[in-house]
Order: sequence, then structure tokens, then C-alpha cells
Amino acid sequence: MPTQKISTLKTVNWLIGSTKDLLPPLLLACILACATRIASLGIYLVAGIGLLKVLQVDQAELLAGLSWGVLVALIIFLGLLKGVVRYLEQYIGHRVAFLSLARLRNRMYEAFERQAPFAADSKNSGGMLAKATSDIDKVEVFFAHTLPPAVAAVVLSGLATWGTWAVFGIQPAVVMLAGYVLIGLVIPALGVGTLRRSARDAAKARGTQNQMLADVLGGIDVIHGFNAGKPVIEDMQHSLQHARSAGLATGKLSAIRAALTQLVLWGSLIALFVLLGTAQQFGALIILCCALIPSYEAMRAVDGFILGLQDSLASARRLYATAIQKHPVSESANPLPLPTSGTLRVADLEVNYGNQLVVQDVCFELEPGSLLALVGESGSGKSSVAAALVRSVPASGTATFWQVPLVDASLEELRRRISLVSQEAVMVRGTLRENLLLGAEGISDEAMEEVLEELGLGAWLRKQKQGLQTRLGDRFTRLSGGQRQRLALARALLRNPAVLILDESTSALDARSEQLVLQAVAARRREGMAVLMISHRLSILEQAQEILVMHEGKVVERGAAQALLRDEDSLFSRMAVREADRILPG
Ligand SMILES: Nc1ncnc2c1ncn2[C@@H]1O[C@H](COP(=O)(O)OP(=O)(O)OP(=O)(O)O)[C@@H](O)[C@H]1O
Repeated sequence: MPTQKISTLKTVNWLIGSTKDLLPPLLLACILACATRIASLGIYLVAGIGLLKVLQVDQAELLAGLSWGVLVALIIFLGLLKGVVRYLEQYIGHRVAFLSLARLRNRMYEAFERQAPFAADSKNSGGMLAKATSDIDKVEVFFAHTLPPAVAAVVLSGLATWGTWAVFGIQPAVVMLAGYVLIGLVIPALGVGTLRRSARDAAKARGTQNQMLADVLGGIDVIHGFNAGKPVIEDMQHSLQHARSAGLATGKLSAIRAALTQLVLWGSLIALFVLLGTAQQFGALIILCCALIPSYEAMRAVDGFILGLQDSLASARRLYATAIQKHPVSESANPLPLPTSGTLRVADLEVNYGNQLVVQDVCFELEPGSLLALVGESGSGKSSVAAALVRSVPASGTATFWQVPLVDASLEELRRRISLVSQEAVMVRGTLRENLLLGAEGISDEAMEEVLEELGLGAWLRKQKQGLQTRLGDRFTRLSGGQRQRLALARALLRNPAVLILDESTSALDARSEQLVLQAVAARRREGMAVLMISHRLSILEQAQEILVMHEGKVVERGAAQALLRDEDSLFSRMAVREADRILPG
């Protein structure tokens, strides 16, 4: 859902709902912020009274009973009080902030997890990173550093106006109130639309920059290899420029607001001087100035609040949009268990991405122990069939495992029974053991070592001083493409699924390693594991009971390899000839 369409009310409601239990400490932080500002005001007022004493201005009713000793004691007391309440305000404010940060991060990670892998595939990872980091930071700043000072400013201005009215009459009270309204309401309202737009643009630009950075870092070897550093840097500079211009509008407006606030402050002082500037009321003027300066200063927090609010709301809207986004594939309300073995039957399978139909009318049966191959040109829809079977992408038609429709099955069990080893053999940061387990339990070290041996990685493992504890991704344990593919395959084999889908999972292997992989797969098939193999290699296809040849999303030919090859005009024969020419040109 585009963030512009999300209402502020819903966003705030979600934000409060997400951090509900933090509201009492946030309220306490607001109360403490009020106490800090009141103590500050008190210090100014006592200093003002001291000044009156020094200047020997006759303000009998104000000065009665306030000896130097009392004034010094009051200053010390107020100073200590301010120190203590400020400490508590900061402590509680930051506690609320960090808890809200943790809470929001968790909610975001849950949302990403719920939407994965579809979200990770279809959205930019940089945008997701920006949401998980800077957007949440912006919301946290709002909670910790903007709301309590803004609340305190409003309370303080109310108190100061009331006090002025009570002691000095209505006219100076009206001057002060006018100043508060100008600083707290009118000036912050200037250019709110521009602020909202630039906050939204800035939040989006942060996502784009993160995305660019992630892409550049991921593809640094390619960029170097193609000498593409200069255009890439220019692109990044362009993007930074865009972010800078989004931030510039906010900067200009805050400068104008700050200047206007100073004008109002000095205007109010002049107005008070005109009203009370006679010799008799000079004392009152000094006292009012002492009240006005800290309370106007505090009122500026409202401006910061409005600025922060636009930023926070822009970020909160992006977070809310992600939090409410549903994965197009959902689990049924009462998920059915899946047996450990059975036949996978697929009929009339269709896969759509948006309104692009990429797979249609695909039907096949995969019995325990059998091998089915899916071949076809690049983009013909093979990987989409595989993704549909593990329900990573939405699909229609019927797919059942041991007569249980996959749409009714528990997603966790489905992905335990059907394992997909996809084209990219992704390893996460961590040890070899952690990568092989990847959340699975009850797999022994011996079983891991055995599978690695079976896949031809035994010698490599023995060379690693820390064995299964070797950290992957470290400088000296960079994996080759073929090692990576075999580790991904080992991960799947260790889970012993009923159906193993291999999507071009041997593309980076040399003939000997591929042979070892095929032997391992054949051994599992003898134990009943069914295999759906997506591959172009004839050596693999010969072992398949049935080959499905896909073209533009449809199965156009099917049968055993030899039968398909007998028809020289078949798409499969032509593909086989091209594949043979590729290996042995001429
Ligand atoms: N997540 C996605 N969003 C939108 N379109 C997609 C997505 N994944 C794949 N496609 C499109 O669906 C079509 C089929 O892609 P798919 O990856 O299934 O083909 P394939 O036969 O596996 O190709 P290859 O052999 O190159 O891996 C392609 O046109 C591709 O652009």
C-alpha cells in the first residue's frame, strides 16, 4: 500500500498500540520534563529577585521575607532539584525510547518474516534495511526527545501566563500569551505541508541509498572488473543530492522559524517594556523578563516537536505500511498435518506475478523415489513452479501431498516435507554447523560430516582447523560457487524431506562433483525421497522417469529422455543439440 494513502490517525493508533505499555513511563517522563522546566523558571525568578535587591528597586511585596540567605538557599535547592529531575527525565525518557526501539524493531522483523520470501524478492532490501534502522530511529527520537519537552513547554507557558495575570494583571499576561501562541502554534504551522513532503522524500531517499549501497557492496567485484566505479559513484552522488535537496527544504524552514521565534521574543520584551517601563514598575518588568526568557525557550520545543513529528510520522507510516502488509500466501486457519511420505500430485497449476501469468496448466505426479525433470528455456517458468510448490509465491490449481491440499497444510510441515534448493546457494553469517542446521534440530555432527563426505567436501572439511565450527564468510574461508551449492544441498539432504526440489543446484559443479551429488541423490531416492530436478544437463535428465519441457509457462512436451529425443523436431531435441554443441563445439 502506498504510504501517502495511510491516514495519520491510523498510523498514530498503530504506534500507540505497538508501544501501549510504554505510555505510563512516557507520561512520567512528561511530568519530570515539566518539573525540570519549572525548576529552571524558579532559578531565573530567584536570580531576578536577587537583581532587584542589588539594584535596590523598591518592590516591597515581592522582596518581603527574601533575605540573601533565603535566596541562596532557594537557588541551591532549585539547582539540585533540577539536576535530580532532569536526570530522572533523561533516564526514563531514554528507557522508553530504547524499549520502543526494541519493540518496533521486533514488530518489523516479524513483519519481514511473515512476508518472506515474497517480500524479500519483490521489495528492495535497502528499503527494508532503512525501515529496520533509520525509520525506527526517527520514531524513537519522537518518543524520547520531542514529546516530553513539548508537553512541558505547554504546561510551563500556561503556568507563566496564569502567574503573570495573578501578580501583574491582564495586560502583561496577554502579551505573554500572544508570544506563546505565536511561538507554539503559528510559527510551527508555517510550511507544514512542505515539511511533510520533504520528510516523506527524505525517508524514501534513505531507503534508495541503502539499496544502492547494498547493491554496490554486493557487486563490488563486478564493478571493479568492469571498471564501472566512476558511473556507480556518480549515481550514488546523484542519489545523495536528491536526499540533500529533500533535507534542504526542512533546513530552510527551520532557519526561518528560528528567526521568527527570536523576533517574537524581542517583540514581547519591547511590548512589556512599553507596558511596564515606568520607574514604579521596573521591578515587575525584570521579573517578567526572567519568566519570559526560559518559558519562550521551552516553547521552542513545540517547533522541534512539529519538525520531529513530520519526520516521525513519515517513518511511522512506512513502518505501519509494512506491518499491515499481508503475504499473498497465508496459512489456513486450521492447518492440516502432512504425513512423512506420499505422492505429490499437481494439476492445473498457475502462477501470476501481479497480472503477469508466468505458469499455466502444469500437471504432474511425483511418487516416492521417482525423479521428474523440468526443463525449458530461461524464463519459461521452471523456478516459479518450484516456488509455488513450497508456497513461496501465490498459485492456483490443485497440489496435494498424500491427498492433503498444500493450501490446507501447515506451512512449517509443508516446507519440512518439500525442500527447495534454489539457484542461489545462500549462506548466512555464522559457522558451518549453523549454516547446515539453519534452524533444524536433532542433526548430529556425525550426520553432517557424513553428508559432506558424500558430496565430496570431506577433504575440504578436514583442512578447516575448526571443523564444523569454521566461520563462513571470513577472509580465509571464502567458499567457491561449487562448495556453496554442495553445502546448500547438504543442508536439504540432512533434513531428509519427502520431496527434494533441485533448481539448477549443480550448475557450478565440475563433472566429478556433479557425479557425487547425483549418487547422493540416487541413494536418497532408493530410500523413498522423490526428486524434482530443474536442469539443462543431459547427464541428469537421462535418469528421470519423465521430463516436462516448458515453454512460455506451459508444459509443451513430456516423456522419457529417449522418447523425446527420437523426435528430432521436438523442443527437447533442439535444446539437447544446443547443449551438446555448447560442450563440444563443432
Ligand atoms: N518475483 C517475481 N516477480 C515478477 N516476475 C517474476 C518473479 N519471478 C520470476 N518472474 C518472471 O516470471 C517468468 C518466469 O521466471 P522463472 O524464474 O520461473 O523462469 P525459469 O524458467 O526458472 O528461468 P531460469 O532458467 O532463467 O531460471 C520470467 O518472465 C520472470 O521474469
